[in-house]
Amino acid sequence: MQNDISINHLFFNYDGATVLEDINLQYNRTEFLAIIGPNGGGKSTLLKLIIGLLEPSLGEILLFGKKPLHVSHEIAYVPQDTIANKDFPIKVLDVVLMGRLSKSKFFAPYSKEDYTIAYEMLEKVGMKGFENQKINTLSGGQRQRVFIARALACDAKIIFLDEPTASIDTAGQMSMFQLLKTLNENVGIVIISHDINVALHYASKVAHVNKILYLHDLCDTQATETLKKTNSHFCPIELIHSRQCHHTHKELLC
Ligand SMILES: Nc1ncnc2c1ncn2[C@@H]1O[C@H](COP(=O)(O)OP(=O)(O)OP(=O)(O)O)[C@@H](O)[C@H]1O
Repeated sequence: MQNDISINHLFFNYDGATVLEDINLQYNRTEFLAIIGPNGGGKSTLLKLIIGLLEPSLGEILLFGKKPLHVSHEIAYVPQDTIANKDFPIKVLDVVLMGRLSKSKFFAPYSKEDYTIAYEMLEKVGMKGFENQKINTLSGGQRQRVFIARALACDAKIIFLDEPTASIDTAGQMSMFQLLKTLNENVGIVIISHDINVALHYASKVAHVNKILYLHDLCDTQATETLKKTNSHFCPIELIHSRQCHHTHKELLC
């Protein structure tokens, strides 16, 4: 069976500085994947590569068996909670309707179906009743829910979220992760998170992305265990948890 995301021997560098080295990862949309790791470890870079904003320096990334840019209409990206212009007077419903733009004819008015879907998605993310509220009057967590509704409205097969709980309090974080877990029954969820505990609790798969290491010749169990104990990382991406396995275990992907 073809994986929805297939990353094979991926290398990436910015101006000659290697950021990701020999990354391998297979993902299916039934999974809730959390990408974790230290600051500067390469998480955002990896996400940008997967969604086609960056090109691999070496190796390949396939989304639904194709180059990411060729299937960009089948995925959605929810950035961190940042509003470029907080005074921009756009209503919640209009934000969600934007998710329907690719489905509508250019400059054509939204259809009845577009409105029905937008209302439905707002209900799904727990934001029913906020349709006419200005986006800049919502809390960070509420805004993220609206952006998730927009992602759902465009019929994405996988939603990628960059730190969806960055500006949300602890209770809000739990409820956001629970929402994502529920949505994962119908759509793939890939998030970047800094909170390993929450990620481990809600995600079905956790990949740890770290800075580059040059230890490929140490591919034996003893060396791996030693590196784990010293809190170093043996390879740049490590699948450290998969709920689909019968036993929680650590499995290296390199
Ligand atoms: N546009 C860029 N040009 C050059 N170097 C970059 C660029 N973007 C990121 N980097 C570098 O690439 C490395 C990985 O950055 P990246 O943003 O992917 O890390 P991250 O794991 O997402 O970090 P954080 O948790 O702090 O957001 C860092 O060393 C960073 O300085």
